Amino acid sequence: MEMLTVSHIYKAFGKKKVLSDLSFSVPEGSVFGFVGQNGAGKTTTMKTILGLIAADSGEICINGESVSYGQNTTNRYVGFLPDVPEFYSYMTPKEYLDFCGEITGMETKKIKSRTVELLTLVGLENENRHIKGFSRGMKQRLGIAQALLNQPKLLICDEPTSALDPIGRKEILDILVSSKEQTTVLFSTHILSDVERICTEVAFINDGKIAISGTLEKIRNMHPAAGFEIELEHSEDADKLLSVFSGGKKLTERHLTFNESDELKMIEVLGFIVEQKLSLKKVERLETTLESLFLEVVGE
Ligand SMILES: Nc1ncnc2c1ncn2[C@@H]1O[C@H](COP(=O)(O)OP(=O)(O)OP(=O)(O)O)[C@@H](O)[C@H]1O
Repeated sequence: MEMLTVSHIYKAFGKKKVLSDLSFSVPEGSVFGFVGQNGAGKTTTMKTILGLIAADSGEICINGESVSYGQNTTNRYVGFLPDVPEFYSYMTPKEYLDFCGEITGMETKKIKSRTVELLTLVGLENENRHIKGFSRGMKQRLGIAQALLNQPKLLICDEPTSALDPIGRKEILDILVSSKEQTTVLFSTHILSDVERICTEVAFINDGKIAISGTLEKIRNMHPAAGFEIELEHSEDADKLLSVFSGGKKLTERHLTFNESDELKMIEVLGFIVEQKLSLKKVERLETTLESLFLEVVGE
């Protein structure tokens, strides 16, 4: 079942068209990476899903219910972490989650148990300082705990790792993977290695619409191996290979790359190396990375 479907959304701000026939769907239980360059329309899409921005046309459904602008009924299924979450900084994490539980009408017993469970999930269970002393990463972690408090079916995070160092990023990614046990996860990002690390599904937004989407496996299979690299001991041998085989390029004097996905070509080149007794240092098949695909999509 689809937890979220975004169908043919158009949105312009004045004359600026931001979303143009945007469609994608997020299956229940997935960790979905919504990828796009700065200004591609990721935040606009998320705010439209939350009913905070009115689409010009199109439809969005969360858990089978239609989202309408200004009405927040579908948000009972959603937990949201904005790119820069705001907190009452004089509170401790526990006080903050208790407060959030109270204002959303949760039972006291439930607040207690969820607070313990979630602070443990995000590694803040022993943190009794006020939020004002927190690092960005700690604030993001607390933001995820707050977003999960009401047991949402869908957790939406807007660029949760963008401003963090590698350790902070890893912590957030680990938490998102753990959250998968209790909710479907949709997060926006422009960091492709984060997507490769944890996502089961991905969609690339470009020019206001989805350029590629699907499971990581499907996307990789659509774009198989991208070629191979060969490193030789001697630069004359590299020149010899280039003069015999077309499609090669020099990376350095002794290091060549062939942008061929045809495996026979690699075997032919290796056969030639053996036959001519050239000294081979290294050979490596190049896989299509999300980064190379993304650059292809955005025309770089
Ligand atoms: N309220 C608004 N009025 C006018 N233009 C807007 C408004 N909100 C967003 N935009 C424009 O829409 C485009 C998409 O913005 P959006 O914030 O959705 O992109 P994004 O993909 O989230 O980018 P970033 O990664 O930089 O946050 C940008 O050109 C932005 O300037």
